[in-house]
Amino acid sequence: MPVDFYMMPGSAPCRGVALTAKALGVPLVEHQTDLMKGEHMTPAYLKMNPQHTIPTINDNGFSLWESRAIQQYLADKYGKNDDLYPKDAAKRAVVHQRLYFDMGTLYLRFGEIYYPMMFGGAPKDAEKVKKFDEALGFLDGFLSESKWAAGDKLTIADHSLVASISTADAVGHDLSKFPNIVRWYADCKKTMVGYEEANAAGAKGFGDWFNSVVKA
Ligand SMILES: N[C@@H](CCC(=O)N[C@@H](CS)C(=O)NCC(=O)O)C(=O)O
Repeated sequence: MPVDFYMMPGSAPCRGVALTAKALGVPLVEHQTDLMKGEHMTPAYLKMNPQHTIPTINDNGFSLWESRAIQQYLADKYGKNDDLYPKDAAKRAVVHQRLYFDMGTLYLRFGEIYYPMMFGGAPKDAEKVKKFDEALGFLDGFLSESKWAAGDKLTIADHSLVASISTADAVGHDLSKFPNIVRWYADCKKTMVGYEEANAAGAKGFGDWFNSVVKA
């Protein structure tokens, strides 16, 4: 059942998928896809994913992209129980809320500060920092209510969110004002299966690259 996985280790959405796969024990066959070299724009890649994003998986001929959709698919298909992705409608809805929050608010606002700095040499925009800190405050509030992002069990929402938070950490964003995030982030590092290989190493690579580009 190995699943083909088109990825780059520094990419936060790829790391969310890698953490879910580790937790499920699903072996991924990694195909490093270098965006700088245009490896995501080849006819073969576009046939698999016309939107040309990483991560993309190919599971025995079935192609899928959008990291959180991939996480949901892997958990539904390969989960031995529903701990990581609960079947109960209300619990599942909270997992979805956190995943959409991560994609549409938290990581979006992170990108609005740091991507123009990396790719366009822009200065750090204080207004955008405020908006990202507001989103971090929302997450801190969620985590003041429960041990994990979507309740008392670790779920795929934690995998997605910790990929974002560790990326913010890697570029030196100050997380110390958010005590519940700090507590949860430490729990993620301690608890998540394969945290170092699936997430920490790639986040560090991203941070090193960010610092080399921004300080150059
Ligand atoms: N929301 C998407 C974002 C995917 C995404 O934008 N990935 C970036 C790399 S981190 C990418 O593939 N960029 C190349 C492109 O869009 O052509 C997900 O979570 O999978």
